[in-house]
Amino acid sequence: MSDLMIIKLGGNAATQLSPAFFAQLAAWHDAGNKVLLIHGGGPQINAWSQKFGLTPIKKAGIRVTDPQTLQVTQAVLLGVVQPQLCLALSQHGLPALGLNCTDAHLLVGDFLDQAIYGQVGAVTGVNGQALSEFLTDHIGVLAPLAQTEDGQLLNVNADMAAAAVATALHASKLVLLTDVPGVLEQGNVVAKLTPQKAAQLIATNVITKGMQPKIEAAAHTAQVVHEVVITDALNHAGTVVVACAG
Ligand SMILES: Nc1ncnc2c1ncn2[C@@H]1O[C@H](COP(=O)(O)OP(=O)(O)O)[C@@H](O)[C@H]1O
Ligand SMILES: CC(=O)N[C@@H](CCC(=O)OP(=O)(O)O)C(=O)O
Repeated sequence: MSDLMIIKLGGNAATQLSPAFFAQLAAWHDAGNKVLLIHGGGPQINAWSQKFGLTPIKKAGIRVTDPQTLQVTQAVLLGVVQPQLCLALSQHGLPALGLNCTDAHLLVGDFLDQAIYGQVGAVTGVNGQALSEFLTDHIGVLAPLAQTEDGQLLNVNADMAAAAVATALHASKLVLLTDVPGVLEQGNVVAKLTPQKAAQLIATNVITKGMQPKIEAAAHTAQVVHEVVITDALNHAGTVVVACAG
């Protein structure tokens, strides 16, 4: 889908969207592009887990998801974060459509490493035809969950979900919208991140926590998607992630 724009909204970013954000979505949509938002919700899942007496555990930026945590994750993503986003789009006159993996088997997945992470998956299949139809008239708002071939629900890191969809559907653009202006090195935004630079920044612990799966997902996607950007606003340059040094 050469006209597909995918914006991944981190849980923090999703709560602080500017008028310029909605104006840009409207401009893309009005120009005939397909626009898909894939939302996170990590901070919200943390907060609700704690309300239920569960201690959030993450390994390399990925949530360890036992059956109780999966229930909270599902409830928060589909019952809190997604409707808030859809309402915000509606308030700005945009035709939002909330989506999850069980709609037309949009996202199929497999366990990442059940012994380490529990009910966590990686996306192995995307129903591009159904998604394309959904996005003809709507701006999709998709949760980072997948279902296994035999119908088990999996929690998916939202950066990895967005990267998988962008790669599978050959999106023209993937923006990872987060709470920092890009990949930071000594307080400065790294304008262009090559795989070599990323490896160096990970090895020296400059890139840590949630930025680590984000970079890995972005670098993988950059092999297929022309424009992969990490930023805090659609009108900020941020960090452009490229597949090779050239
Ligand atoms: N080198 C880095 N540059 C910028 N942010 C970094 C870096 N290393 C770690 N981080 C952390 O990564 C966070 C963004 O990742 P994450 O919390 O997963 O965001 P999101 O919820 O948007 O996916 C930043 O807020 C910051 O704390
Ligand atoms: C497996 C896994 O880590 N899933 C993530 C899904 C949400 C997410 O990625 O949200 P952010 O983009 O706000 O971090 C989680 O449970 O937090």
